[in-house]
Amino acid sequence: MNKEEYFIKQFSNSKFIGDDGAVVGSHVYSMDAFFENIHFKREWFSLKQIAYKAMIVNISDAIVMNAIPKYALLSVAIPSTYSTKELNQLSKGFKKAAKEFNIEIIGGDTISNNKLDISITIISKTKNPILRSSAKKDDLFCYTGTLGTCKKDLAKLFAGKKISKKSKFIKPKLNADFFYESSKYISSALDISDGLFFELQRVSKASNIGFEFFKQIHEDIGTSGEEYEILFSFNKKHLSKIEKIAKKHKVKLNIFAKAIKGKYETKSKNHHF
Ligand SMILES: Nc1ncnc2c1ncn2[C@@H]1O[C@H](COP(=O)(O)OP(=O)(O)OP(=O)(O)O)[C@@H](O)[C@H]1O
Ligand SMILES: Cc1ncc(C[n+]2csc(CCOP(=O)(O)O)c2C)c(N)n1
Ligand SMILES: [Mg+2]
Repeated sequence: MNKEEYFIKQFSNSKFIGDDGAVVGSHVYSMDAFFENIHFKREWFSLKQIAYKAMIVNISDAIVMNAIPKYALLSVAIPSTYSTKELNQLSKGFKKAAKEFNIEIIGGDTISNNKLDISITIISKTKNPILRSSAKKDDLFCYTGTLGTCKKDLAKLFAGKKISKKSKFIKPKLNADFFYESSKYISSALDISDGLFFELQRVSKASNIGFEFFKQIHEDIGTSGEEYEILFSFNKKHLSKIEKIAKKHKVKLNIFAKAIKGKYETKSKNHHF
């Protein structure tokens, strides 16, 4: 058990812990941190891009729970050297994402620090939450979009090279409309923040299943983090309905495995501890 797992375990007497968000009645509560030098370097992004991505990675957790995000609480640590122009750029990024997803920013906290650190709580509503723990044996496993570019772009940034401002690493693309419409056919879901292999380990643990892979997945695909694509499972009888919805929303589906009895563990390390 790594230090992250050990620490989270100290709170695991709460039945709400263990998914992308906590389902309490018809509400989902989720929070994610977006910290300077952990999630971004200041020179890689504009302030507007930082605030926007901080919101999007949080909204992603609500979407994969099949919840509609409604409210956000923003906790922001800001260097005291920032000018009012910079503060405006930052607030513009938060507001852009909030407007796009019809979210109201209802509060938060602001402190001064030597770096820019953002934590966001999202409050969402759902009638039918989709959990990580509800994948069933024989379900098909699928991820949306293309994986790998975020890892490549992160390596470029670390090497001092520039990347396109359209890169998913700068501006993740969420598949909300596809997912909400398909949700009645989906048995489990989570977003790909730490890389496909690591997320598969999470579903394996939560749903008590293993995987039979249809083809080998290259390391560069399976270990690309911060993709914010959706990893989900479904009973194969729903395949054509899901494919039709994906086509309508121009979402690429990669069906790559079947759930079997067993357990999946990845050798690749996640970046946390
Ligand atoms: N400090 C903490 N206190 C209480 N619960 C925590 C804490 N950190 C994480 N958890 C809970 O542990 C579970 C796993 O958290 P984790 O951050 O791995 O989720 P995630 O959203 O899938 O990951 P990511 O941060 O990559 O998006 C969640 O239910 C989360 O709410
Ligand atoms: C400066 C810097 N160093 C490393 C990375 C890579 N990185 C950070 S967090 C994360 C996974 C998701 O985060 P979390 O699990 O916290 O939601 C990844 C792949 C980065 N983006 N910036
Ligand atoms: Mg998550």
